Amino acid sequence: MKCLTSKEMTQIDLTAMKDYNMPGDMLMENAGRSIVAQIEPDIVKRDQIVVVAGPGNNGGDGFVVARELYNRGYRVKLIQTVPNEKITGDANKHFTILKKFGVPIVTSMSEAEHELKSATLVIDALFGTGYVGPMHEPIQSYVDLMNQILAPIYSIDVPSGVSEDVDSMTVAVKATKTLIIEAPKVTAYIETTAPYYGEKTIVSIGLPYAAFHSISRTVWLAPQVQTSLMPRQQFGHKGTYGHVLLVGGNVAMPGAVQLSALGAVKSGAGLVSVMTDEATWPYLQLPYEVMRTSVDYIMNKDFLSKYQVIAFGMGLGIDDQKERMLHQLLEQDVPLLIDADGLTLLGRDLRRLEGRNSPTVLTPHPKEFAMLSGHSVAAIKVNPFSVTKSFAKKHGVFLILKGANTIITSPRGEQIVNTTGNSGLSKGGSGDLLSGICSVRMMQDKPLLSSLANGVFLHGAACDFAIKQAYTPYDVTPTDVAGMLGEAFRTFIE
Ligand SMILES: NC(=O)C1=CN([C@@H]2O[C@H](COP(=O)(O)OP(=O)(O)OC[C@H]3O[C@@H](n4cnc5c(N)ncnc54)[C@H](OP(=O)(O)O)[C@@H]3O)[C@@H](O)[C@H]2O)[C@@H](O)CC1
Ligand SMILES: [K+]
Repeated sequence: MKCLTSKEMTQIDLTAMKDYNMPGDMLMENAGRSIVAQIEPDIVKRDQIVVVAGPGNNGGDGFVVARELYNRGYRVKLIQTVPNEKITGDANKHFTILKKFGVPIVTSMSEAEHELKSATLVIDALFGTGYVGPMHEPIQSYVDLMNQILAPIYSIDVPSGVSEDVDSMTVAVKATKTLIIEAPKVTAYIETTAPYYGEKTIVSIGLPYAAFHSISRTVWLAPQVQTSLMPRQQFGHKGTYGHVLLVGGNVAMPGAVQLSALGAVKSGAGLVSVMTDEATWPYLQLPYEVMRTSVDYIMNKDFLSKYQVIAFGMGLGIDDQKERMLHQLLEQDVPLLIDADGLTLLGRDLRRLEGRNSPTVLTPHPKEFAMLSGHSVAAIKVNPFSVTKSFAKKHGVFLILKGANTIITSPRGEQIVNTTGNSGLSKGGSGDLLSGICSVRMMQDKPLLSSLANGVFLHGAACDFAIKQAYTPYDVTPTDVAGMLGEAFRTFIE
């Protein structure tokens, strides 16, 4: 499933109309009918349904919904928020039909307030992808009224008032559920706008799939993992699945590399090795399956060439010697994942990324990405897709920006957004576990972008299983999440 900006969605609507001869009023009819099909299981005939319609095509979808529900015998009222002359084009065609059907229309604010207060379901069809902030009166008052009532609100396509240009956002509808047309918009995954959506449901209106091909932003779901996860092979051996080296840990933070090792062991690695300094070994309790390697080998290029992936930085600590280790690894022709303290060391001189022959994967959380990119954390949170894309392209890296909806970006700017996981992952150690999981998937799944997305998906899915089966977001630990990786993998083999 693709994920789009409003501009891209508008372009696809235009392509459908121009290149595929799909009339706009037909698409609107399809949208309205698909939405009614989603709403109908949630309503009964005595419900009082109020549709709040704006001036554009989103309002047009609302006209179809109001007419269709009315025609099926439901009690429906339409709140018209703009004068007749503002309703034009396809929306006006459906407005005319709606009036012929005799759907009751409310135009005054006082009546609208009364209707909204007695509604049992409100359909928000004020604005969709064509909204540009800020919001003005009287529309703002309608939104304020909607946000005060207790009845559920179902928004059509986008909660009205939500915009990619977060700085221009004033008020927006807080939806109970959003019935997203055809494909989710980026605002559904951005921290500042996602909470307005409530529950998300996709409704198809028959737009041609081929029109979405040029969109290089994908929502990663189980079918994508299913097709890209390397199958276990009957005649495979440990060499088939790769040998990963995890470089990290120090006396103060030995647990980080332990969790990475646990993640790697539980994610299908052929062999897992850990490299740390002498002083740290006594504090490590590694899984039995993990091999130990001395930091002295970091200078030995031939020795390092036996690893298919090296992950660097989890609980490593920061000093000049560690920085030299990073520089040595950056010169090694091996896929390299850099996390945590490794990112801080890399941030001292990003030019070190230049000229690498093998892929480099960076796994920052927003604060680490702020340090690397020079953007503020706030700017990253409102614009995560564009800031990560330009950074990944500029530095030729794969980037995993960790968050509630982790975004994975390739050096070419292709992007994947993850939807698994829950607040139980917002804990120290979750990132270390993820590094271990991703390093292993990097050795097995193709292409590399998909392998990283699979790692992120499985990490989140394991925590979702943990919450469903035994734990809560309060008590679940990264170790518990590792224990649930089997449940996540099982989804793809049964
Ligand atoms: N064929 C299609 O394209 C299909 C589209 N579909 C549906 O259409 C939606 C997109 O429709 P859209 O492009 O008409 O935009 P929409 O969100 O209704 O708003 C635009 C209107 O709002 C106005 N307006 C904007 N900002 C404002 C503000 N701050 N304050 C006040 N007014 C403001 C703006 O006025 P203008 O700026 O033009 O004067 C214009 O009148 C999409 O989300 C989906 O639901 C489906 O039916 C499938 C087929
Ligand atoms: K809407």
